Amino acid sequence: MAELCFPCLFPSPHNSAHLITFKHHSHGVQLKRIIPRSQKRRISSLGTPESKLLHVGPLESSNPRQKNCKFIVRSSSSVLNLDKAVERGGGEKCYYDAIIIGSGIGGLVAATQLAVKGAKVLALEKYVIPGGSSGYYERNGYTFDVGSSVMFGFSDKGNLNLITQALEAVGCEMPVIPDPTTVHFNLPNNLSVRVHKEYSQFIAELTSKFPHEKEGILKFYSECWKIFNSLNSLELKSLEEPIYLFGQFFKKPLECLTLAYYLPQNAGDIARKYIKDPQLLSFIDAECFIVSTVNALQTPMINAGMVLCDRHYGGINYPVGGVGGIAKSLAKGLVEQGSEILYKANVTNIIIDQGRAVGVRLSDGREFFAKTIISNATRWDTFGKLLKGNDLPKEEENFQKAYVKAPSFLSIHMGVKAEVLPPDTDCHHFVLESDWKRLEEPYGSIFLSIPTVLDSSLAPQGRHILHIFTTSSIEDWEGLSRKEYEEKKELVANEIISRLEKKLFPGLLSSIDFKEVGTPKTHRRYLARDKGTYGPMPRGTPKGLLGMPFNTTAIDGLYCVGDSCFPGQGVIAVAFSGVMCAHRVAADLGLEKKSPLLDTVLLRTLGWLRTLA
Ligand SMILES: NC(=O)c1ccc[n+]([C@@H]2O[C@H](COP(=O)([O-])OP(=O)(O)OC[C@H]3O[C@@H](n4cnc5c(N)ncnc54)[C@H](O)[C@@H]3O)[C@@H](O)[C@H]2O)c1
Ligand SMILES: CC(C)=CCC/C(C)=C/C=C/C(C)=C/C=C/C(C)=C/C=C/C=C(C)/C=C/C=C(C)/C=C/C=C(\C)CCC=C(C)C
Repeated sequence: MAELCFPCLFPSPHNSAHLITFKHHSHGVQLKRIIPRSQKRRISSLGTPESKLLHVGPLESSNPRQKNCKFIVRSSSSVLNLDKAVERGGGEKCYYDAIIIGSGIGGLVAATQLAVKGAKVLALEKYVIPGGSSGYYERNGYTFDVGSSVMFGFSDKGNLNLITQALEAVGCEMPVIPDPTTVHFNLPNNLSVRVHKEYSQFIAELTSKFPHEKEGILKFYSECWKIFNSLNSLELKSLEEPIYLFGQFFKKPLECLTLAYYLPQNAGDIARKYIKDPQLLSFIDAECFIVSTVNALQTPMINAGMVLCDRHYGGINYPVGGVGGIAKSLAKGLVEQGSEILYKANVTNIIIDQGRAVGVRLSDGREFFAKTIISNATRWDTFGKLLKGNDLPKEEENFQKAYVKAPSFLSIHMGVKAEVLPPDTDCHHFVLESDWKRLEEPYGSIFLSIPTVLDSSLAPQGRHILHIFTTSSIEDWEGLSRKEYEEKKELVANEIISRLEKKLFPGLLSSIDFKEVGTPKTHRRYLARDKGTYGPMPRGTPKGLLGMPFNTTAIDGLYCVGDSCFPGQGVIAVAFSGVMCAHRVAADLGLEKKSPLLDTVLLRTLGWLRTLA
C-alpha cells in the first residue's frame, strides 16, 4: 500500500464526465465518485493504472504533517512507490529530491546515479519513450536508431566506459557487438582511410597514405594517448565538487596536471606542431568534425584525446537490438530503484520561489515539486523557454556569447535490399567527395550508419538499414507550405542518396524498400531542441574546454545536464555530464560529503576561469 498527498491536485469536481470507483481510505468501502474527464487523465497519467487506485479524495487526517494537504491518492501499485513522498510531502511542497526535465542519456544518467545514491527522483519526458536523440523508432519491421550508432564508452574496461558503468549501476548489462572499424573515411582526392579498432593497423593505414608524415602522425596521436591515459586513471566525478577534485589532485597529481595543461587547448593547434601536409591536416579536421561538428582548430584537445583513443582502447561497441535499448534499460533501472519516470510530460515552466528553483509546471497544468531541479533541455531552451520572464543570468549570457547552436541534421532512414551493399561493407562511413572546403557546409559531408552490418535483427530478412545524415539548418525548412516542404524533403534526400550511389553503392536508388526523411523541424519537434540543434559549438576559436559551463547554474537549486554542459556533444560526453551532475546534486542534498566553504571558493574560481575563455 502506498499513498501520496497533494495540496490541491484534485479539486472538487464540478462538471461530470466519468464515473470512477475508488475505495474510501478510512472506511474501507467502495466509493463512487464522478470526476471530470480532465482529472481522470491526470490520475492515469500519474503512472498508476486506474484499476490499482484505491482512493482519490479529500484527506481526513489529524496528522499535522499532512495538514496542508487537501487530497490523497492511495495506490496498491509499487510503480509509483509513493510512501516516501508522503513522508517528505505533507504540504511542504517537496515530494522529490530531484526532478529531471527530459530523459536523454544525460538526464537518465543523472537520474539513475542519483537514485542509486538514495535520492527519490522524478524524470519527466515530453515524448512517449526515453532516450531523446539516443532513442529509436520502428517502421515496417525495421528498428531505426534516431541518431548516431557510434557508441564510445561502451566497453568492459577502464574508467571511461561510462555507458557500461551507468547501466551496471542499476543492475543492467547489455550484450554488445564490437565494431572492427569505427569509421571508413571517403575523402577528396580519393583518400580512403579506415579507422581500425586495432591502433597499430590504423596508424599503418594512415602512414601508408602519408609516409612523409609518419613521425608527425605518431606524435599527434601520442599526445592524444597522454590525455586518454590521464582521464582513464581518474575516478570520474564532479569537477565542481572540491573534496573530490582536490582528492584526485592529491592521488594523481601528474595526471591532473596533464589534464589541466590540455584543458584550454585545441586539437588543431597541437596537430600543427607536428604535421605540415595540408591534406593530412584536413584529415584531422574530418576526424574532429564527426565528433564536434567543427574543425580541429575549434575542437577541444581533451575531447579529441578522449574519442580518438577510446575507439582503439575499449573500441566501439553496438548494443544488440539497437541503441534505443540503452535508454530503455536505464529508465527501467530508474524505476526499479524506487524512482519514477513519466512520459508525455511536457515541462513548460520551472517554478521559482524566492530565487530558488522549487518545481516544474507541465503543459497540462500539473505541478511537481522537488528540492532540486535538473534540466536536460539545452541551456537555450532552459533559460529561453522554461524560465522565460526571468532575466538571463550573466553566466548564461557569457555562455551564449561563446557558444552558438550547431546546425541540425537532415536524416534519411532507409531500408534497402541487402544485395546493394558489397560484401565486407563497413558499418559507419563519412563521405566528402571533392572539396575539403565543403566539410563544414550544410549538406557538404555525409554521415552513413549501417547498423545491420553488425546486428541483422534490426531489419527484415534480406534487408539492410541505412541511416544517412548531413548538417542542415532550420532556416532552410521554414516558411514552406506542407506541399513545398514534402517536395523539398524528397528533392534534397534524393540528391544525397544519389551522391552515395555514385560514391559507394551503385544501384542504391532502385534498391530502396522504405524511406523516411527527417528535417531540422523534425528534430525540434521530437527532441524539443531549439532550432533542432545538434548541440553547442564555439562561436570563434575556444580556449579548449575552459569556457564550457558545468552543471550548477546561477539559480539556486537549478542544474543543467546534457550537451550544453562540459564536455559538450556526444553520448559519452553527456553521460559524463550526468555523472558529474548527480555527484554535485547529491552533495547539495547531503547524500555525499560536502564542504560549503570549499564549495564557494571552487565555484567562484571556476566561474572566473570561464570568463578567461
Ligand atoms: N542527433 C544525433 O545524431 C545524435 C544521436 C545520438 C546521440 N546524440 C548525442 O546526444 C547528445 C544529446 O543528449 P542529451 O542527453 O543532452 O539530450 P537529448 O536531446 O538526447 O535528450 C533530451 C530529452 O529531453 C526531452 N525534453 C526536452 N525538453 C523537455 C521538456 N520541456 N519537457 C520534457 N522533456 C523535455 C526531450 O524530449 C529529449 O528526450 C547530443 O549532443 C548528441 O551528441 C546525437
Ligand atoms: C577543474 C579544473 C579547472 C581543472 C582540473 C583538471 C582536471 C582534473 C580536469 C579533468 C577533466 C576531465 C575529467 C575531463 C573529462 C572529459 C571527457 C570525459 C570528455 C569526453 C568527451 C567525449 C566526446 C566529446 C564525444 C563525442 C562523440 C560524438 C559527438 C560522437 C558522435 C558520433 C557521430 C555523429 C557518429 C558519426 C557517424 C558516422 C561517421 C556515420
